[in-house]
Amino acid sequence: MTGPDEPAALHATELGFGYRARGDRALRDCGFTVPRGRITALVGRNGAGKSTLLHLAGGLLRPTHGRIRVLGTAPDSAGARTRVALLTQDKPLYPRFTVADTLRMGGKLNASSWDRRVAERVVREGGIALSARVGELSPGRRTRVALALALGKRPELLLLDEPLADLDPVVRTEIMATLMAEAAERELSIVLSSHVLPDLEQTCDWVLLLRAGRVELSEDADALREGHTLLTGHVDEEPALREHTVVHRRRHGRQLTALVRPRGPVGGSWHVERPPLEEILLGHLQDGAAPKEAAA
Ligand SMILES: Nc1ncnc2c1ncn2[C@@H]1O[C@H](COP(=O)(O)OP(=O)(O)OP(=O)(O)O)[C@@H](O)[C@H]1O
Repeated sequence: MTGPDEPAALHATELGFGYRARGDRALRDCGFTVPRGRITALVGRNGAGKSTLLHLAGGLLRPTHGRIRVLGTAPDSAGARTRVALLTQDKPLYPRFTVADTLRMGGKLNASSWDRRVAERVVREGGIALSARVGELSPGRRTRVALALALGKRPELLLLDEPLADLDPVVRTEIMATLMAEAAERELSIVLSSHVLPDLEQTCDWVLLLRAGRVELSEDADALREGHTLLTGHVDEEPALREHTVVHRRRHGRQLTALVRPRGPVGGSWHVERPPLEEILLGHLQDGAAPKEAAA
């Protein structure tokens, strides 16, 4: 885990970014710290700014406001380039290369840190032949090859932009297990954006939640679980909720279910449950107005 003086995996202050084509900003006033050694779930609705944030952390974009540091250094510094790996959604791979050619290229591009055994193991665990041509692999298998390239670089920080989106549930589980094993073996920090909330429940121990370009949560996952309560009761009990922070509420007839952050003991005759992380994230994502694009 992170020592008190060790630089954070990610640290942002007043971070903002606007694409030229857009009048408003994709990210604004983002201030957060993600400690090292964590597996972080980066969540948010479509268009919330997750990819933009990962591209800034990976040095592919530069902030238009504020700043972001990765492992204590600027994302476009030479140090960050060797210590940070970013796997983007488009997973740029040469379709005509074989898997072996692709890994050889990874070795040449990352000569100082390349670990061929790790890269080949990740490929082999997916049942992919080194002689297979990348362009002929299924999208899920291409994802695995891209992940092998990223892990073979032996990064200290791995940034993954929706790596699981095109994978079947079995492969998703396998890839998460590979990531967890790598993270446990050598203090790898991972930031993983995903819409598949159940996958995050068992794997992630930090949550970074974006809403419409702003950071709504940057918190330890267990602290989030302990800090939220799911209440079910009669709608007449609703006034008692005023003393607490209600993240989300829904009614079924006369029954009210509310996800709350209690500010003290919860009075009344509520049925009280400790919600799973998935429910907490869903509550925060549902709360408030829909993102602009969804509303449009
Ligand atoms: N290249 C671009 N040019 C202009 N606007 C862009 C560009 N890429 C993203 N945006 C806009 O920036 C905002 C944030 O987009 P981003 O892709 O970072 O969100 P996201 O949370 O990753 O979304 P999703 O879950 O759909 O992948 C959106 O409003 C999007 O339309």
